[in-house]
Amino acid sequence: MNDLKFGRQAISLEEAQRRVLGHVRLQETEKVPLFEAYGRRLAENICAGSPLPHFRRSGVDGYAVRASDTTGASLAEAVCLEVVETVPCGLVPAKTIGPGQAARIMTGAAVPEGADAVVMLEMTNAVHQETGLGGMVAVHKAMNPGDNVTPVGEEAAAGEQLLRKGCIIGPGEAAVLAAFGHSLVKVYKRPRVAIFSTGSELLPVDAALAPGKIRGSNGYMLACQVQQAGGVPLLMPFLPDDAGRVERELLAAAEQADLWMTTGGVSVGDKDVLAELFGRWDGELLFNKIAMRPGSPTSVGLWRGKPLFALSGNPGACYVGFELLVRPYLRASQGASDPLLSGAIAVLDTDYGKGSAYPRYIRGASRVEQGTVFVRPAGRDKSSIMVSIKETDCFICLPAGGRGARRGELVRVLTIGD
Ligand SMILES: Nc1nc2c(c(=O)[nH]1)N[C@H]1C(S)=C(S)[C@@H](COP(=O)(O)OP(=O)(O)OC[C@H]3O[C@@H](n4cnc5c(N)ncnc54)[C@H](O)[C@@H]3O)O[C@H]1N2
Ligand code: MOO
Ligand SMILES: [Mg+2]
Repeated sequence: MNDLKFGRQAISLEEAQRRVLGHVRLQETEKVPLFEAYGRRLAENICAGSPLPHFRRSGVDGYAVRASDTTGASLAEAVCLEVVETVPCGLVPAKTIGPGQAARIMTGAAVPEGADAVVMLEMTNAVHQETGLGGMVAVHKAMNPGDNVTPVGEEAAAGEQLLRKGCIIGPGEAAVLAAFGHSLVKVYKRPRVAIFSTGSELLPVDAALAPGKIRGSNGYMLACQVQQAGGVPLLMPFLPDDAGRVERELLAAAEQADLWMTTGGVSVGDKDVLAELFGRWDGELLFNKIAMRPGSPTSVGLWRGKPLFALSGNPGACYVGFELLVRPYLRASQGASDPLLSGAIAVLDTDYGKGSAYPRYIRGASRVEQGTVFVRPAGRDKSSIMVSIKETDCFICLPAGGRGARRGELVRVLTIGD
């Protein structure tokens, strides 16, 4: 009844995500030094500028030989070859290996022309002679062509695409970028997110508790979530339950932020100021109710070309609202091709007795035992409960209706974090 009175039409989470992702504004790009690129999202595809490796490389310390010269060699029987030079790493071999010849070579050095295998040092004996240039080596192993030689392009052919636009730069990506000479990396600018906590009951962290008041915790929680998602949190001063003031402060922050996020004031209370603002603003409301628990009053709109995510004040609902809607938006705005949380199947580790008219996203804690993922609620699952968020690493998704789920049932889970 209330929902009709307040003009609220619940849509599915999938539809809400589709609407949010349909309005993503891709971030501008910037170039950053490779050393500072960790955790950023790449803004261009990276292809191999040359084959990797770009020269035939020895995989061991030993002797570069012609495999055909070593036929019949064994621990008991040696083949003696003339050593014509030594090839350390970083230098180019000067000689071509002819029949009956070998070159001393180090791991990672360029294999000389003519040689097609490298014998490990342990399978040889250097024979020092009074005469001759490099002496002789006794080889105790019969080699096949290609043994211990890394061919040109074994890891990557020239032109091969190695990194995709939108990927997160981690250790492996940084190594690829370094190997192909990208000292400056083109990445998406971090989205700046203005975080407003609304509620006249909110006290700053350093204030003493007072009757009816609480210390605002959502802003700090959201600031961490924004950073995890690659964004820059702008923690704005708390706002009182005054819709006019909220409107003014949001607009005043528009210049410095790529999107707004608010917490609190989205339900149907007398002082639910975001709901009031949506009733009289000049923005476009994408939705103001989602068929999900918690976070059903989560609302999203577009205002002056920017999205405004109005999350619930209840900490559990606020957390879920960020993960299911804001994180995908932030990922997509930094070029992610697959921005939604990834799903998996897990075994429920305990009975969960609460059915719901809406699909439920329960804060879950998972563990792996003998290759199977088990999951259980991270704590009591009330949207007002905050202390269980710290144990949460996934959401347990239960469909609408029914009586919850039983221990041992397979359930769908969504993994949190990038
Ligand atoms: N008559 C109805 N009442 C409620 C409904 C409804 O449909 N009809 N929905 C309930 C649901 S579901 C939720 S969720 C909450 C949503 O509330 P709001 O988003 O309007 O949030 P507030 O009313 O401002 O606060 C709720 C709760 O959270 C605390 N809070 C707020 N901000 C913070 C903060 N920054 N840090 C920590 N805690 C915060 C606040 O003190 C309240 O206790 O509405 C239900 N009611
Ligand atoms: O939907 Mo509210 O977020 O359940 O408590
Ligand atoms: Mg409220």
